[in-house]
Amino acid sequence: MEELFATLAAAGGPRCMFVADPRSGLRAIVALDDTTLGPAVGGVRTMRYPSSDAALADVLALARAMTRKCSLAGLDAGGGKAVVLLADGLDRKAAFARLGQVVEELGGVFRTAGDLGTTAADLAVMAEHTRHVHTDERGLAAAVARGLVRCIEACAAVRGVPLEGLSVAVQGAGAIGARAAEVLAEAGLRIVLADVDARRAEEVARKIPGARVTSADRILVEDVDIVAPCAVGGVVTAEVVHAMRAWAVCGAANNALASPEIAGLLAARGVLHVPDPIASAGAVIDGIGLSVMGLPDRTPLIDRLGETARLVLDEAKATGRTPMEVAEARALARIAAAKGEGPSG
Ligand SMILES: NC(=O)c1ccc[n+]([C@@H]2O[C@H](COP(=O)([O-])OP(=O)(O)OC[C@H]3O[C@@H](n4cnc5c(N)ncnc54)[C@H](O)[C@@H]3O)[C@@H](O)[C@H]2O)c1
Repeated sequence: MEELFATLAAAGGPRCMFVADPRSGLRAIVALDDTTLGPAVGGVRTMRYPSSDAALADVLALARAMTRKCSLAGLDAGGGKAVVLLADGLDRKAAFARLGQVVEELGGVFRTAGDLGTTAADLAVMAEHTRHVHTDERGLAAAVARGLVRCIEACAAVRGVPLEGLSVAVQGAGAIGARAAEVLAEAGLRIVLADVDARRAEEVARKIPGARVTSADRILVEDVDIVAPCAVGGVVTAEVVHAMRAWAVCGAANNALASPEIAGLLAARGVLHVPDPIASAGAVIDGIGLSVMGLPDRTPLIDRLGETARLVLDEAKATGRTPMEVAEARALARIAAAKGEGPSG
């Protein structure tokens, strides 16, 4: 228990709810990172974790990233996240029903949607028990893809090259990766795609003219202009940066960098990096823009992600800080201002 309190204190004081439901086998953690700007929002991740400590570390890091994402996007929302620890014998339907009840009991302070490993069927079950889950996965994926294109446009502008004809390596052919690949192809980019489930990558690539599939272990070091991690986090490691041939990293996977130091390695190699709290924010803008802020049209806020990416890349270049540091400072300045602690960033 002491260790748990120490972990939470080190993470800046998020609040956590641990759920163990013996009937369904559900083991889940809901983390609320910050609610200064509004309700804590973040998707449900369903994953087989090596340990419950690993699940806790993941949910805390993801909730923290959501706080930054919402702040940078100008949303009236803070950061949260839920993880479901996948295990043999889990009664999936009963487990997501229970999770839906828990989210409902939280009374709207936590708003959720899909994320890695959580299916449309899981979300549909949750929605039978809570009003605070967004189930339009296709709409959210389209919103992420739109924001990603704007951010890749910003990379091209900073590099001084036209968008059309650039090549992009998309890692992951799930809900987000598949839609991102389609939309990037429509914007005139050439697509290389990979997924650990090779059949899934082939299936998505078949629908995209000129798209090529490569192996999952080569995708980030392909000879392309841009790499777009759209699968799991922690994939951009020091080894990947050294072997990388792309001049930009801009993807929707949350926490794509394996550690904060990787941002410095990318900068040292001259690789442009759009932090994922900006590049992946389309979904949360779409969901929260409607349900919390009542915005009938969220596209202007999604399109603004491109301007934010450009500002962050320019400021990073001018100051010698990494784009991640610049983004973090901007996100925290808005929260501090809302708390009356300082000028708005
Ligand atoms: N769903 C959303 O609304 C949303 C919004 C913003 C960001 N994201 C982030 O986007 C990423 C993808 O989410 P999703 O909803 O598409 O998940 P998903 O479960 O639908 O798809 C993930 C895909 O990645 C593949 N994959 C896993 N590890 C891989 C690897 N090492 N290399 C290649 N492929 C791999 C899986 O086989 C799967 O096809 C996650 O990091 C998620 O946090 C999701």
